[in-house]
Amino acid sequence: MTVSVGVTGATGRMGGEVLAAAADRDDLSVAFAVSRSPGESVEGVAVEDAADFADLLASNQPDVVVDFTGPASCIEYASACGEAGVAFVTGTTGLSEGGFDALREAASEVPVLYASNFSRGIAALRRAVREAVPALDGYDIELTETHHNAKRDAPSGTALTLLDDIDDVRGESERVHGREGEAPRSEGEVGVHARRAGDIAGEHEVLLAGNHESLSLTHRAGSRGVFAAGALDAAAWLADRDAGWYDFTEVLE
Ligand SMILES: NC(=O)C1=CN([C@@H]2O[C@H](COP(=O)(O)OP(=O)(O)OC[C@H]3O[C@@H](n4cnc5c(N)ncnc54)[C@H](OP(=O)(O)O)[C@@H]3O)[C@@H](O)[C@H]2O)C=CC1
Ligand SMILES: O=C(O)C1=N[C@H](C(=O)O)C[C@H](O)C1
Repeated sequence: MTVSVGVTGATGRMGGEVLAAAADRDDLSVAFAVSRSPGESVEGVAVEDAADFADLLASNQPDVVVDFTGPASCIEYASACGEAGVAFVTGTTGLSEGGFDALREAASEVPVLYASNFSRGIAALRRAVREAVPALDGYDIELTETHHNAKRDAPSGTALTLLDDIDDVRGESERVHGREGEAPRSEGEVGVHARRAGDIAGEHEVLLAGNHESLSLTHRAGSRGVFAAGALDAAAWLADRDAGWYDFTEVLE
């Protein structure tokens, strides 16, 4: 069975990557692509007006929509998918608690899969962090993420996911964003550092140090293609699921 996919944010960096990756797969076809700036085609796919999204869902009836946009758009697209009965995969970061609530509301109607990072390497990094943190009890933890200079949200969605993983295995800790002034590091805090430079696709490092040693767990994305491929794997996996909230780790099982 070929899974048909609607793509939002088609004129954005990730939208273009998703369309390029979809063209290379024979298990998926692109039903339509939308942007708030329609008119041009991307990767040979005509880009339609995002204002017509609900009509496009009704007329094309895709199996799943893949979304990499901004928090407000993501919520609107998810709600429309919920109403139209279309599964929704999103990697959009920077969502507020209210934004996640809106996604969960859509998940009561259709399958919804959110991942702050669609690379397999980050899934492995998360497992490694969950093992290393309790194994190195009392060690200082510093998290650094580095991204291209056009990224809007900081810290990255992946950094927030890693921080939640650390809290899950170690208990809730104070997050200190950057550091300035004279106060020394306090025990148990987690330092969080966001760097923005050039066209870096995405790097995340969790550094654990203590007892005259340090352990650095680092992931570097070589290109955005790795995120697009993971999101399309998620779309193919999600298409025939029941309504509910799904995680990328389930796709990889
Ligand atoms: N989970 C993952 O693996 C990954 C997640 N991301 C996330 O995906 C999202 C998009 O990233 P990226 O493609 O680099 O971003 P871009 O700015 O290149 O593209 C985003 C697109 O989203 C739309 N959009 C919606 N709301 C806004 C807004 N408020 N400001 C600007 N654009 C908006 C625009 O398209 P339109 O004109 O159609 O509205 C825009 O082209 C981000 O949240 C990013 O963090 C990125 C890479 C991997
Ligand atoms: O905006 C990006 O580029 C990326 N965003 C995601 C995030 O916020 O974690 C994932 C990836 O690191 C690239």
